[in-house]
Amino acid sequence: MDTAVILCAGLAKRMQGYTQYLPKPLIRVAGREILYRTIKLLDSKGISKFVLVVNEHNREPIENFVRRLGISYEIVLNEHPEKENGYSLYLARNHVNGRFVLTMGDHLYSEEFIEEALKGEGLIVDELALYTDRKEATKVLCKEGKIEKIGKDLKNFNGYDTGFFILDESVFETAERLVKEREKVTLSEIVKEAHIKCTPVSGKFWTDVDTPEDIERAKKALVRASVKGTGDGFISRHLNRKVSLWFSERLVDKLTPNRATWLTFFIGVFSALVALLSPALGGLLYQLSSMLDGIDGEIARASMRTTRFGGYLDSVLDRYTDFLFLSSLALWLKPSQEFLPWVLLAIFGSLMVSYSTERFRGAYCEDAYGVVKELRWLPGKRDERIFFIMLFCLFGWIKALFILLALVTNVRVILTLWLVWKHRGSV
Ligand SMILES: O=P(O)(O)O[C@H]1[C@@H](O)[C@@H](OP(=O)(O)O[C@@H]2[C@@H](O)[C@H](O)[C@@H](O)[C@H](O)[C@@H]2O)[C@H](O)[C@@H](O)[C@@H]1O
Ligand SMILES: Nc1ccn([C@@H]2O[C@H](COP(=O)(O)O)[C@@H](O)[C@H]2O)c(=O)n1
Ligand SMILES: [Mg+2]
Repeated sequence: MDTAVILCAGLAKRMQGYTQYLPKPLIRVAGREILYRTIKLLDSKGISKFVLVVNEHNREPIENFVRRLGISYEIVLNEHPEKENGYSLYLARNHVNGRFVLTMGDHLYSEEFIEEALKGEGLIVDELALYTDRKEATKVLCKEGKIEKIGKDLKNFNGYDTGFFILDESVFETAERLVKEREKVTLSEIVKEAHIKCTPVSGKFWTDVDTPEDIERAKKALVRASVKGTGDGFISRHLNRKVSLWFSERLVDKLTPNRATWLTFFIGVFSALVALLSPALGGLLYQLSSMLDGIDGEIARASMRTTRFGGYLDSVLDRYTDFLFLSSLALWLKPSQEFLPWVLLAIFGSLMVSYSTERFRGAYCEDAYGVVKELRWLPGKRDERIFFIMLFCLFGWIKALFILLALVTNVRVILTLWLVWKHRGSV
């Protein structure tokens, strides 16, 4: 299966204020156009040809947009969008061979949803519809794996129409018959009459974007789903991400990931300068910079703008922030010669925690936390270090802080070495 048909000929009557300038498939949600997300995700799963059914009003902007994506596409003009979306499917009949994906130009899907859906047959049905307006969604009654009933007003139903189908060209026989018989033909009528199968894919992110409220809800869901899978420490998981996500929801359409990285770096540098005069105040700012350091990755993942350079920049700048802050604390402390080794070990150890896990990626081309799962439970990740640095600064326990940091970070690195050695056969 290498072709996807995307229906974009709808008139978007309920998107007042938006579509007078922009066709609904080109509306940006969490930093990316709806159509971009669908095409890029399907492209990444092996779909190599896209058939876009458009209307005369949105044909030009959509074709100009898709042309820039560097994909193989065909445009099918629907001159009668008032004939409903079943007619749009019918018009695609000469553009597909064999099995094909059918989806809607105003629906958003997560990668996990698409991965599961592509394994299915017929209409992909969600029994939960956690992320969409269930009142507005099209309901489906499936019986013995086939569509028994489908419609917005069903009272007795066991799933929701996700707008995602895996079909074959036999569906066009039913489409052609209904188009000849009726003035208007909906997709629901075609799939019901064609006795299309149902495949359940439940609980994964997908949503229909019909109203401005849908855009806001989808943006929030996409940002919240953008938290990093592995690599976050305890403090990040239970405190910092709550703060960074609040900002990311509001900044995802306004700030690029790299600008967010530089912004949090400068806040970190500022915290180091303040620590020269007041470790307590500097520690609070350092923790703030740590909490905000999640924004760049969240924006990057939510808007499908992660880059290798961005990840590299984020990590390198974090090292400078950590070095500058601990050096400021040392300058404030004015340690004796005898205490200097603790200071040096604490700074070196903090940098080595990152080096020991990121060098793993360089050596094995794998994420250390994905392969050596025990690493996830070792204390000493950056979010945890910074939180405890803040606490010790607030209490003025600077010498104790350097001793604790020196011990925790270097013991963690030694344990990391041992764990990687233990797993050396499995990478
Ligand atoms: O010392 P570690 O923890 O290994 O340092 C890692 C850290 O710099 C990562 O930065 P990232 O932006 O991905 O992680 C944020 C933390 O820096 C913040 O402290 C935390 O509050 C926030 O939630 C994020 O977890 C780098 O990507 C890694 O390369 C680096 O090893
Ligand atoms: N400018 C950036 C910054 C980060 N990334 C990606 O995010 C990851 C870090 O995630 P956090 O939520 O912990 O900040 C980083 O490894 C990159 O994959 C990016 O692409 N661009
Ligand atoms: Mg970051």
